[in-house]
Amino acid sequence: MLYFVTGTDTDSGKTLVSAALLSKAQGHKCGFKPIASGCISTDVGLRNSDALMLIAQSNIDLPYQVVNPISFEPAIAPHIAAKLVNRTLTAQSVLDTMYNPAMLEADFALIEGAGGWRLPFGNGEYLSDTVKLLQTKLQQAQQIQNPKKKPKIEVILVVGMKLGCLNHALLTQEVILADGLTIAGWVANQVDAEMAFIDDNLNSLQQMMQAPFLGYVPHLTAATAENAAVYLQLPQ
Ligand SMILES: Nc1ncnc2c1ncn2[C@@H]1O[C@H](COP(=O)(O)OP(=O)(O)OP(=O)(O)O)[C@@H](O)[C@H]1O
Ligand SMILES: C[C@H](N)[C@H](N)CCCCCC(=O)O
Ligand SMILES: [Mg+2]
Repeated sequence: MLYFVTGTDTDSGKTLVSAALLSKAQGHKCGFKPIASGCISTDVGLRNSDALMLIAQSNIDLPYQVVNPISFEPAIAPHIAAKLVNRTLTAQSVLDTMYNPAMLEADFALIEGAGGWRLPFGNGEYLSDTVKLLQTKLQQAQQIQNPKKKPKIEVILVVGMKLGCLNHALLTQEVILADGLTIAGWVANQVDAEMAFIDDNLNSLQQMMQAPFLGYVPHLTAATAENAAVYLQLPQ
């Protein structure tokens, strides 16, 4: 199964939750970070900590460029970073660049987004359009190869628990569903250690979210994949 991991915002915990889910998954597994802004320059090219964290939890050996094909040094909105190096991002070009057969061959694969669901490409398109194109591509491939198989990409939504997240979670849920994607599950991830009335906020979300609840990750002293994994279940 292939999942696209989105969040209510940048810094909502997509990487932590993605790495944790990968650490729990059985069989052949891999994670992808197609677009990364906020990379360091190394002897072997740009490297991004999200991509490296996903690689650390993957057991399919993929070249770095396959995991993270689009990388920008500044930690800014990707379409703005792209413009600085005379590049453009479109829904189709991002799909073409990121698509790899390992996404389908793995027992468990996930693609971490960048920012939130409506990450703009600056041309009227969004990263969510790439996910829609990928869904269509998978459906078409399956109709040819095995008409009985179901569409294979679903979304996991990470809610970064902090004041304001209720609105962000509901808006994100609403638009993912309106875009025709299925939400395989959502995670409440406490990014704000001090969030007041966390239980009440969690209860409110549990009543309003329409997808399966995959778990509540408290604010961790050491935010590692293994520590977060304890609190999560894999989507069914
Ligand atoms: N439950 C948590 N407890 C403690 N720290 C956390 C928790 N969740 C996330 N963090 C920390 O918050 C920061 C942002 O988390 P993370 O990198 O997973 O967010 P993201 O949604 O992937 O961000 P981006 O949009 O940059 O990809 C990281 O430093 C991470 O270690
Ligand atoms: C640099 C940061 N950590 C992410 N990689 C990019 C977040 C882009 C957010 C764009 C936006 O919606 O305003
Ligand atoms: Mg991340």
